[in-house]
Amino acid sequence: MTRIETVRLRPVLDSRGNETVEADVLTESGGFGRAAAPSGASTGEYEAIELPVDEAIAAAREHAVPRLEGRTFAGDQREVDAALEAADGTDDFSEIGANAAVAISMAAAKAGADVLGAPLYQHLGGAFRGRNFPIPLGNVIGGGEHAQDATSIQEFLAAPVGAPSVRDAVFANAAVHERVGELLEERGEPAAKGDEGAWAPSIDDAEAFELMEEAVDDVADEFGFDIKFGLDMAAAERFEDGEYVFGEDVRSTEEQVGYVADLVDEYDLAYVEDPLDEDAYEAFAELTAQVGEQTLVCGDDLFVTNVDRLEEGIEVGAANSILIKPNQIGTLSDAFDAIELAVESSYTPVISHRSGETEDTTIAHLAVATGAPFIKTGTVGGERTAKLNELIRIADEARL
Ligand SMILES: C=C(OP(=O)(O)O)C(=O)O
Ligand SMILES: [Mg+2]
Repeated sequence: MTRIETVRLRPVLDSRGNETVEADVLTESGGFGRAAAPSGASTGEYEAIELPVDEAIAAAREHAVPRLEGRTFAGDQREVDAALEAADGTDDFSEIGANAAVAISMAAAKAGADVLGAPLYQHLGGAFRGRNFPIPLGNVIGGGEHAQDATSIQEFLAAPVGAPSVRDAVFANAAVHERVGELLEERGEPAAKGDEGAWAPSIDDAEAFELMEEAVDDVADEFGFDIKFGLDMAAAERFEDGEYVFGEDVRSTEEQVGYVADLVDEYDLAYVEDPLDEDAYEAFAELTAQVGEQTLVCGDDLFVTNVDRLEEGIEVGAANSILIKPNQIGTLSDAFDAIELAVESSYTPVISHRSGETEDTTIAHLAVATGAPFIKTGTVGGERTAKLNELIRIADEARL
């Protein structure tokens, strides 16, 4: 019996040291689920609204909890998420906060899985899931909104596309991270780490490309499989008065399309996220027409896990991939809908963490549950390895 008996909400710490919402969901039969909301720094303009934590908790207690306790079944995710939407009454969760909504949505899913005695990925994805694992894209050099005085491009991501197992991929990414650290030391470039655990050296983007190329080649030789790399350019953060401003380089839209297409060719990039502004559907489409056969052109701030925005993109051929962040849209059901529409439309879904994270592992299960080919969840740092190690455990347990 998965009828929800109690929903508890509390502020807890996230990896940046900020408050975030944690939810506990208990069912009448003793099922239990706990989840915490992540939080972005380079947030898209069209994301669902994250409220200050105390406001989100107060509003969710007043409006959402009474619709859930004693009335909703944790095993029926659509019903839980519909109750959250009805309690909120807006189209962007500005009443109860997407942070409260997503924490409750994920905690309910875990409580449902607990009652069934099934792993979360199986509750969400069904008995036939657990055979395909996502390739982790690992942030190893970063700057942008995630670190001061570092690269202009937000993320340089290792992409171990030839890895024979998720465990090999996870360890390869960690090795690339380590190798970049060694190369920085050899060059006398002291480097702290950014919000996601990537190295955040005070170097320009061109030098970061050199380091990535050398590091992935070295680690590919050592591990014996193909490792490429990719980028999150988070270009909406760099779009000022119609121009793209990356450090000293200022480019028109046309120049930015050409620059990114050249990067894809020169470095054989596996992945390019948000290469253009969050409203630039047509420029995205132009770039995808040029390089869409060679690489994944992924919309994060462009689509914000939102089916309506994805539909607009599909119509014009804006991309061939979508980043999926459940807190951008507020519920697991809406995230699932975006993934399903993406897959139907031959867009590759990439399940993603946020720069502010907790030890929550829901996204690892979401990736396995939906058979997503990629997950972006960092390389090192406890809140990142929580997801990576969970993937390794799922791969192990799925075969017992
Ligand atoms: C993970 C990202 O960063 P944030 O959570 O700050 O949006 C991203 O932009 O893809
Ligand atoms: Mg992004």
